[in-house]
Amino acid sequence: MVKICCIGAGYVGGPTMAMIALKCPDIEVAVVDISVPRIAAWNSETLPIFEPGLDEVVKTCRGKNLFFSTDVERHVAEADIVFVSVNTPTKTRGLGAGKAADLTYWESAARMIADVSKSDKIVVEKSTVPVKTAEAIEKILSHNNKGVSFQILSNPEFLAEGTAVEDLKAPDRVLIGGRETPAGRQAVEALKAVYAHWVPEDRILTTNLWSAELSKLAANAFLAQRISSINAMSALCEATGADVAEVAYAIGKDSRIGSRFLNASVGFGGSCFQKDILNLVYICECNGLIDVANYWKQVVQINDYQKSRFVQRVVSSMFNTVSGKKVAVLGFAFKKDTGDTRETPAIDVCNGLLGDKALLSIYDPQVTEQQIRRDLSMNKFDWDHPQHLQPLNLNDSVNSVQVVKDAYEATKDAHGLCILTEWDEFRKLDYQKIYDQMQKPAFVFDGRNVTNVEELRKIGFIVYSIGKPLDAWVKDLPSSA
Ligand SMILES: NC(=O)C1=CN([C@@H]2O[C@H](COP(=O)(O)OP(=O)(O)OC[C@H]3O[C@@H](n4cnc5c(N)ncnc54)[C@H](O)[C@@H]3O)[C@@H](O)[C@H]2O)C=CC1
Ligand SMILES: O=C(O)[C@H]1O[C@H](OP(=O)(O)OP(=O)(O)OC[C@H]2O[C@@H](n3ccc(=O)[nH]c3=O)[C@H](O)[C@@H]2O)[C@H](O)[C@@H](O)[C@@H]1O
Repeated sequence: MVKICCIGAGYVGGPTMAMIALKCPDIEVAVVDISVPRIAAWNSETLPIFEPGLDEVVKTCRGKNLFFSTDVERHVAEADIVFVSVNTPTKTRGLGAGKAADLTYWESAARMIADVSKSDKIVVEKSTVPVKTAEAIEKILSHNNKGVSFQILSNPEFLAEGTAVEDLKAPDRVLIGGRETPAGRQAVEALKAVYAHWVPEDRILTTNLWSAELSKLAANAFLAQRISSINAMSALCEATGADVAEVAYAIGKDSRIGSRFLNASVGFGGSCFQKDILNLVYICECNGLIDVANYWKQVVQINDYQKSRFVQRVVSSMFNTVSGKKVAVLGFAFKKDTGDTRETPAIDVCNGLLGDKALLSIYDPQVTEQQIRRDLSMNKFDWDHPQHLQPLNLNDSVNSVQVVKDAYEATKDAHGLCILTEWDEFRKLDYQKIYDQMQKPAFVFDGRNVTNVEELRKIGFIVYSIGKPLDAWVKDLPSSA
């Protein structure tokens, strides 16, 4: 029986390995992690991540051919194929700080693999890593002195959170990069055979190592660039009276552009877009490609602009101050159908409003109060370390934040309401009831375009919705400081 071990039981390691176990009953899969609570949660009734459909997949295989364990070394030693899916945060200090990937966790995993291995292994990069990481990992692995040989493959993951199970069941493509040597090709074939249990062969792409590593960064950069492009247009729509949803629909009808991923928003979030683009920028700079680096940097800059533009709209609309005013925040996760808050635009928007001394009342159906308080206190990039290693200093402004159990409680007596995540339930709220219990004038700031602006205006709200024709009240106010 082929044995697979995956180091890192996170948003990628957990679901991808569960899918391999489900589709390959002849393979034994162990997912290991240094985090004891995380592994305990994977072995419990309440999984550590919320992902539609995942409970069922895990419960079907757990204890049969899928195991979660903290016994990292034993499972690595026994495995034929070792996936590494650990954190690759942005460096906060030293060379490349604020841009380059911090490979500390990867390096320690590689050193441990080298130390404990007694049989040949295929080592698979599942984490998103800078181009040429495989070369560095090979160097570390080659220090194993027990005559063990390692083949390193790049097999980046393209799943999106909230749709991970569907993405893994029917991926657009699986990408495998390997060395162009007989042993390298053999390793590629071995991994291909795993995916071939359920992925059609024409969707399994094989390339050299560097193409696979770079394709992952390029895919995220292209996706994020589409969002920054439509968000840049949203500012122009507000200035001209165009409607960004109509513009997106019109351009998306061109089959060369395509209709997906053109929803204007308060900004993209998530653990990877910003981190991977900054990493790409750093690689370009290291290769002397300054113009290329600056091009990609703009994607992140427009995203920051979009978030601060939103805060300015809120503050300027509410008579230039939100100090002491209750503002309801609906949605904190970085997108719907996930409890993940990593790099969520809600953090920057909430911190912007707290900076102006707003009294925030936050509701999200999947994010805990503890998580929200941690996020609002965390330094930039600290979130991307294993949770037990994250520094935690709750700051004072977070004391004025209330976290509540539903949208009606959040909006009671509020002056304004900000929608920051596109949860389906926010489309169906009783906005008349909300209006009746809010202070007047009552403001709605829809950062996800989930509300019907005309209906809200009929109720009596003053409404700002990203990229939509402006309310007469908002139109006459400055759009940026
Ligand atoms: N979250 C996502 O949707 C996607 C993430 N990625 C990439 O996958 C990688 C992992 O991301 P996530 O799963 O989201 O991160 P995560 O933070 O959810 O999981 C990483 C896990 O690795 C563990 N870990 C760190 N060092 C370890 C070590 N030496 N030994 C054992 N366990 C260790 C941590 O405790 C943590 O549980 C990152 O490189 C990310 O860029 C790629 C595609 C999608
Ligand atoms: O490498 C990764 O981590 C993953 O990053 C993204 O997946 P994810 O971040 O989970 O979610 P997306 O659906 O891509 O959304 C990212 C952000 O963009 C925002 N978004 C997305 C689409 C859109 O049209 N508008 C928009 O503002 C979302 O609300 C969210 O904040 C990619 O879609 C995955 O292919 C990739 O594997």
